[in-house]
Order: sequence, then structure tokens, then C-alpha cells
Amino acid sequence: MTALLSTINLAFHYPRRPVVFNQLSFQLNRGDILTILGPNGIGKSTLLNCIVGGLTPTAGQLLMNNQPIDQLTVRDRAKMIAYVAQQTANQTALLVQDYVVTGRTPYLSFGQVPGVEDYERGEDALEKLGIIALKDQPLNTLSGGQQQLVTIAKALVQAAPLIILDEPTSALDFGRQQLILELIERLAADGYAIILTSHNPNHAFLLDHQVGLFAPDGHFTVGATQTLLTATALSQTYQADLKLVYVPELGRTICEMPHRLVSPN
Ligand SMILES: Nc1ncnc2c1ncn2[C@@H]1O[C@H](COP(=O)(O)OP(=O)(O)OP(=O)(O)O)[C@@H](O)[C@H]1O
Repeated sequence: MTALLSTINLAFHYPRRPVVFNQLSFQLNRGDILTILGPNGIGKSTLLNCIVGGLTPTAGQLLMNNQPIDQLTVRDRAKMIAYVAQQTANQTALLVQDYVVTGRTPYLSFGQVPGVEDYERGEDALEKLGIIALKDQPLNTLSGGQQQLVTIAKALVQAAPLIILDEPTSALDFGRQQLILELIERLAADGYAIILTSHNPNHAFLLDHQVGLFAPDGHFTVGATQTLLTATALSQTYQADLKLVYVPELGRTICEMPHRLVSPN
């Protein structure tokens, strides 16, 4: 079977800076979820940026359906990959519904304005994310978490088979985190492939698909959550003493910090 996305021996370094990653390979098919974990500053966003074309890998290949991604036009790439960058405050005064519908740009010809169907898709996405009530509000009047949900809605209307989410839950409360993780599961069940980054290993345990784990030396390993995420691997990754606990009520393992952060004398 042809993989939707293949990264083959990918390497990257910023100009005059050390290597961020090297010999990085993995494949992703429709229906797959890859949760990327790793310490701060290790290269998670850089890897995503290479995949979406914001950065050019210094070595290796990136293929989409066996075709080099850099041979796709910008428009075709946008039809294949929807990308939600790490959350920063968005100062645009566009109304939420008008902003979300810009996700339809790859499907519009030059100068064509979005039509009723595009707006309906936008409303659908806002409904899915539970924020339809915000549709007439200017984006720059929303909270960080609300903006994060809006940018995910924009990615959904792009209707690309690969959705890349850089820390999609970073600004969200517990309930909204659950909503996004459920949405990711539903999208995968509908045949989308999803790559997300997270600082919370429990997101990987909850999603229970594939994990991409950056070690502190930049080495990247991909595997099934249950196999790859051992207490030793996670403690090494985060340079912390972490415990894995099986919780019968949840029917799964969770990752926790030790009971006491500082032992009593
Ligand atoms: N534009 C840039 N120029 C030079 N170095 C950069 C640039 N952007 C990032 N870096 C460096 O590349 C490395 C990887 O950064 P990246 O943002 O990919 O890490 P990350 O794993 O996403 O981090 P975090 O979890 O903190 O968001 C870091 O050492 C960072 O300082």
C-alpha cells in the first residue's frame, strides 16, 4: 500500500546551527494518528514545518502518495495538508466565520469569493468544535483558547487528508482538551491522518495510536504507544522521574510525576 506520507532519512539544521534531527524516517497512512512527544526545543515544530513546506530539509525525502512533496504546487499541497501552527495571539479583526472560510482558499480560483457551500462547511466545523456562537465575533476579541479552536476549525474546512496540529491543546481547558482529542479520534476513524505534538504523554496514552518520541539527544523513534512509552523512556525523554500507573477505572495507563516532588527529611 502506498503511504499517505513518508519521511525518508530526513535531516534538518538551521543555518550555522547544530543538527536538529538526522536520519528521521516514518510512514503515515490514512486513519493513523502520530503523537509527537519530546522535550522543549528538541525539534518538534521544526519537523512539522519541514513537512508543511515552511522549512526545507537539509537531507532526505518527503513523499506524499509516493510523490515528492516539494513537487506539489502550493495549492495542491494545501489540498493535501492542513496545518495548525503553535498558538500565538491572532490580531486579525476578521469575523470568525470569515476567517474559518479562508481554509477554502485552495479550492477557489483567483479572485473568487467563498460561496454559500464554503460558509456552510465553516459553520459545520464551528459546530464540531462547539463554538458556533462565536461566528460573528472578530477574531482579535477572542481568548487564546477560543482562537485555538477557531484555527482548528479553519484546518477542518480545508478538507485535506493529512492534518498537522502543533500543540493543539496548549491553550485549552480540560474539557476542551478532551473535545479536541475526541475530534482527532473521530477524524482518524473517518480516514484522515493526523500528526500532533503535545507536552502531555497522557494524550498519547488516550489516543493509543502511534507515537514519535524525541530523545534528549534528538534521536527520533516511532512505534506503538504501549511499546514505546515505558516509564524509563519517558523519564529519559523529559529528564524527570516519571511513573506509569495502570488505572482500572480508566482501563489504561497514565503517566504521573512522583507522589512527593521533594522527599520529606
Ligand atoms: N528560526 C530559527 N533559527 C535558528 N534556530 C531555531 C529557529 N527556530 C527554532 N530554532 C532552534 O531549533 C531547535 C528546535 O526548535 P523547535 O521549535 O522545533 O523545538 P520544539 O521541540 O518544537 O520546542 P517546544 O516544545 O519548546 O515548542 C531549538 O534549539 C531552537 O532554538
